[in-house]
Amino acid sequence: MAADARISAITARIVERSKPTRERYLDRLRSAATKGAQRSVLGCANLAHGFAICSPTEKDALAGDQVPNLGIITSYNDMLSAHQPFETYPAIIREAAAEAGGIAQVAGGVPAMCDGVTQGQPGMELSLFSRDLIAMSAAVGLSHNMFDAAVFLGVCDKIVPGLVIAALSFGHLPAVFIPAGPMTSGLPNDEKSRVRQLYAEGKVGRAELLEAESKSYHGPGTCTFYGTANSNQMLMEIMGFHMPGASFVNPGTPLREALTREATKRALAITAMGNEFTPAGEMIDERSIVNGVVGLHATGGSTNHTMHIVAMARAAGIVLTWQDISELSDIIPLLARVYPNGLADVNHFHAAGGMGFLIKELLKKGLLHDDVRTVYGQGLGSYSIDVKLGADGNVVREPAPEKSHDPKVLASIDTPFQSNGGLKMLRGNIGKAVIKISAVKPERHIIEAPAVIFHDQLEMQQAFKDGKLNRDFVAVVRFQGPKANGMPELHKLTPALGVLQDRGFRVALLTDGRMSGASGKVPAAIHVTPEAIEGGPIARIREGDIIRIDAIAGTLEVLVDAADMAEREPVVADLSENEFGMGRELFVPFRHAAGPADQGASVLFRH
Ligand SMILES: O=C(O)[C@H](O)[C@@H](O)[C@H](O)[C@H](O)COP(=O)(O)O
Ligand code: SF4
Repeated sequence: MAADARISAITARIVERSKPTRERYLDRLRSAATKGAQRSVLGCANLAHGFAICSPTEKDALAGDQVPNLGIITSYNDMLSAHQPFETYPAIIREAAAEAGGIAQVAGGVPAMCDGVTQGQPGMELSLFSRDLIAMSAAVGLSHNMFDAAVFLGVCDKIVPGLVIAALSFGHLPAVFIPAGPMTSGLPNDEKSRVRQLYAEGKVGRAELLEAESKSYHGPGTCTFYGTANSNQMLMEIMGFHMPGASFVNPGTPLREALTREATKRALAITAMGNEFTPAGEMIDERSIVNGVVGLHATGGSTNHTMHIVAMARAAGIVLTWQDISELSDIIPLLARVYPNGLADVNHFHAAGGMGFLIKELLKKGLLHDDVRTVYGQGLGSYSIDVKLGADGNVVREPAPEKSHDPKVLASIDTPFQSNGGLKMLRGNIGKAVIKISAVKPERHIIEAPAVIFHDQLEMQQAFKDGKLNRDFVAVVRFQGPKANGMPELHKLTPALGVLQDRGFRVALLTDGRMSGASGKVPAAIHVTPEAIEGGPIARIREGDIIRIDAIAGTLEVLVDAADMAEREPVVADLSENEFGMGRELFVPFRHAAGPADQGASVLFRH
């Protein structure tokens, strides 16, 4: 089925806008691709170094140009529960590659930050920059040029976006993303948040809080809320970087391992040495990017992707704007209710029919481009499946269920949870911003209240503890943008704002910083651009100014006369505390080079 005319029109507009950069990108990609083995361009010494630790058989195979070599980029560490399972993947991948007559080598590792560990801590000020650092680190591994395809082992927030930027920068190579899967369900996310609010009110102590948190985050795998990490898995599947059905199978299960082995063999099958050559930079085009944005809206995905997907697209020469994202939001219905957009977790989503059902439903109405290339072959329709383990221990795919197994978690296209998508763009005399409406009750989609100004999230938390915030207000937390302090997530403000909202106050957050993909219930206009340190209007707002956030009209305003605003000098903040400590002194170049949030907040690209 052809895509809906409105979707096609937005895609055509992106194609037109991207022509100059996309054509240059494809020219470079095609000149980098080789007909035979990539390593054939290396000299003997280069090659000898490249396979020095291989077995004699592997050396013979690599010395000739007949056997494809697979580069593994891994983001394994023990800090991210989601990445810990990757410790054993290289051995599995090497074995599967050998079974397929290929070879696999770890090309390199990349850093991976757990935003849960650094949330509310100084380390969070490195988080956004780590995305581009991950892309650069993966490039170091792939620059050995020993490889005919690459597999990328990553799950969480900045890691998958960084790896996609790298995969597209090496777009002459096929790229397959191999996930580790979600943690099994523990303490429900809403119960965890309830205990946090009790702690914020001083009604329970650290022991009770730690017990609740530990029951929620309890083992290997991705945290089960629908934050940035699980939005990444959805994106990798709907954009065709995953094998169909790979996203939400738990780690340590036979099906998980079978999917890893299958992905390895598929990566070796789509190199330039076979007859299904699928270079990543040709596979991913404007339709794949639009499909990714559609998936974000249909599932209530993370606000962080209003930056990450813009940066990922740009890595392939594709210029995606917030206007594109906003217009798609008006077309795409919300089909999933996974925390913070509901009470379910990603295991429930998968059990209800998961990605296969979601893709089937969206394709039914032409709300996805079906005519796309994927690592699995041509057409997104082949992702409308349910994945199981066959009797022989291999992956079996059956058609996705006709009906959702849990309509309260995963709706059909005819009975969506809301007629528009989870993410909305805001514009007005404060600049541009993003708001996640899928997690906010309709009666709070418009907030008009006096500004209370903070230059640090700890200041707001202290004001709450001191009982100074029991009223209607908009917390203006500024100097949190990329150039100021690395644009940290301010998710630690959620419990206090949640308590005040539950007490009946009309509250909202306005910031040039970010929130977690797991942030929800409180209306938050985030990623305000231009940021305060650049003298944006947010730096001209004064205590008591009336702020109006209207997620229905898509407006963001300070209700002050334009002439008065123009006369105001933007305030300046003392950011000396943010320049040192926890490695922040090493990221000065990143703070200086970072672009605006609506262009991906990247040090690598601008529109
Ligand atoms: O964007 C995201 O999804 C978040 O960065 C997420 O990865 C982070 O870990 C949250 O902080 C977890 O939520 P809690 O902090 O509520 O545990
Ligand atoms: S989802 Fe967030 S908290 Fe969980 S492992 Fe990934 S980065 Fe850490």
